[in-house]
Amino acid sequence: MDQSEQDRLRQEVDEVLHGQKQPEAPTGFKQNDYSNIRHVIGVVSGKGGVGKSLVCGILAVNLARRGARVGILDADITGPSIPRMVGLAGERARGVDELIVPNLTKGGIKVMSANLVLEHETDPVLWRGPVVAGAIKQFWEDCAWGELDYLLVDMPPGTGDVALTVFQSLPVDGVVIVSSPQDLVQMVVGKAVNMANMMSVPVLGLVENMAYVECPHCGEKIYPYGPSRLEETAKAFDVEALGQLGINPELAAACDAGTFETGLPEGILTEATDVVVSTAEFMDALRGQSQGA
Ligand SMILES: Nc1ncnc2c1ncn2[C@@H]1O[C@H](COP(=O)(O)OP(=O)(O)OP(=O)(O)O)[C@@H](O)[C@H]1O
Repeated sequence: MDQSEQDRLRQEVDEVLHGQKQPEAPTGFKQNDYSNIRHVIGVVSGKGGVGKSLVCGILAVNLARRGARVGILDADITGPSIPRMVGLAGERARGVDELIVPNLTKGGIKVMSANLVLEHETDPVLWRGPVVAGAIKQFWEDCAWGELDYLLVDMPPGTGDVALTVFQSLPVDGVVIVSSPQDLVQMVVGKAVNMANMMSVPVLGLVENMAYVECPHCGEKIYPYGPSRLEETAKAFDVEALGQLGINPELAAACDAGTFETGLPEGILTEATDVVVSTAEFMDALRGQSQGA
């Protein structure tokens, strides 16, 4: 690199670091002619392993049971857990011409995930950020989703560059944030809220997972991590509290067995599902207005 190139590069870095110039954002992913997706809802968490995929699955099943056409884009490329959960373990996605066709669950939910394109479910995905983001782009642009009322996106965990790219590139109507009781104490959830705010994506609310254990004999709820901080944290970040999930061994077993979709009891995360639906209705009304204007 000669001196003038070095100077130019230094100047560019200076401009970015001093806020005079914003780093270039990735351009939005484009929808293909074989997809008509009305609403994209992201499910995010401040860090991994808090039950983001589980909440994504619950919302998808609840919406499908209400008669909506639902898809799940598993953007958790390096830790995909959706296919096994919904009984698609070992299945492969089909390709037709240049397009990938999502797999269908028994209940009619369309799913696209890295696990449906890897040769073996246990193959590790040793890809760097840009390659992972490229895979997500393919799941959006090269997938024939058909008509969908909701595409739920199981976002990459945390607030790293891949999560950021997805936020910037997909037309996300809103996100549901999932947290563990410890996240609420440590304010990890604040990172997810702030990321959404910085990306101008509405936060639909906060779900606390694994908040309690229910005694199988008397039904009493025991809070092993102390009293819930859900309401307090939601208030602190000015978002809605959308409900709690207890540690539920039957649900975990159903996820492992792939019977989650049929086995999910009614009445779980009803409020969160209601908020997704009302957000979609609100967005429809807004878009209807702007189309008519
Ligand atoms: N409320 C719960 N009760 C019992 N098991 C749970 C509960 N929530 C999550 N689990 C189990 O914990 C494990 C991790 O959950 P999940 O895959 O949903 O987390 P995640 O946040 O998506 O993780 P990552 O983003 O790191 O992939 C799974 O085996 C899941 O079945």
